[in-house]
Amino acid sequence: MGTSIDAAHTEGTESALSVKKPKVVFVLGGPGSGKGTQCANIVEHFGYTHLSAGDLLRAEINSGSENGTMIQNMISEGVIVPPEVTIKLLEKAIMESENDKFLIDGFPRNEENRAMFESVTGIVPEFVLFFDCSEEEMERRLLSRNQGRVDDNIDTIRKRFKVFVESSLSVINYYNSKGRVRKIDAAKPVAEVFEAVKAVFTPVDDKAAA
Ligand SMILES: Nc1ncnc2c1ncn2[C@@H]1O[C@H](COP(=O)(O)OP(=O)(O)OP(=O)(O)O)[C@@H](O)[C@H]1O
Ligand SMILES: Nc1ccn([C@@H]2O[C@H](COP(=O)(O)O)[C@@H](O)[C@H]2O)c(=O)n1
Ligand SMILES: [Mg+2]
Repeated sequence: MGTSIDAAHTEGTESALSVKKPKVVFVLGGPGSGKGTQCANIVEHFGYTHLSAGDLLRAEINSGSENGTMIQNMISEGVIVPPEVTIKLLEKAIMESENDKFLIDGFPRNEENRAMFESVTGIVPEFVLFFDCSEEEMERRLLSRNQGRVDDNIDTIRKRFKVFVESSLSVINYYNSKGRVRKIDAAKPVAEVFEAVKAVFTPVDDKAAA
């Protein structure tokens, strides 16, 4: 019996993730809203493992994978890679980790991502951290990020904003209707945003004792 996602699709068997049952928080927000920056702080303070779907896809390109050229072209155009590719990378990263709690950053990016992840893994996120920020501020941040990303140019940034509005917001709305979204004002300075993030991650009991 296979336990990989490929096997789960073809044989109708359980994904390895549905056996491990990790605790998952989805971290969503527009391009440049500060997801990666805040995830680094959360890892340091709350012991999660950070998995950025975008970083996993970029690592897949650099690994010389047969999907590399397709992923590279899609990232350069700011469009969303087929869900089976991204989910397989997430599954592998989670299974290779000894941790049991994960921040999944930049996923699910559309309804297809969300539905396939839930049906294959059976995992429902604890909650969705949503970084809310204006396009004007996000554009300013991305144009000065200077990390050499092929998609940090004005043409692709505008395409990414369009994809976010047309495909990703519906995922946030879906989880909001289930009472699972924790919305953060991400337009503030990094330290202030993290204060709001901390309040979300600090257990209710700890807040009462503080
Ligand atoms: N609150 C903030 N105020 C000002 N600059 C910020 C803030 N948060 C992050 N930045 C800067 O903005 C840029 C984008 O941040 P980051 O990479 O964390 O965003 P992201 O949401 O992960 O973007 P992407 O979706 O493109 O991966 C970085 O250069 C980061 O240093
Ligand atoms: N679920 C996802 C996540 C990302 N992508 C592609 O990667 C690009 C960069 O993502 P970041 O989160 O690092 O900004 C994104 O624009 C997509 O092309 C994806 O396809 N699916
Ligand atoms: Mg990022």
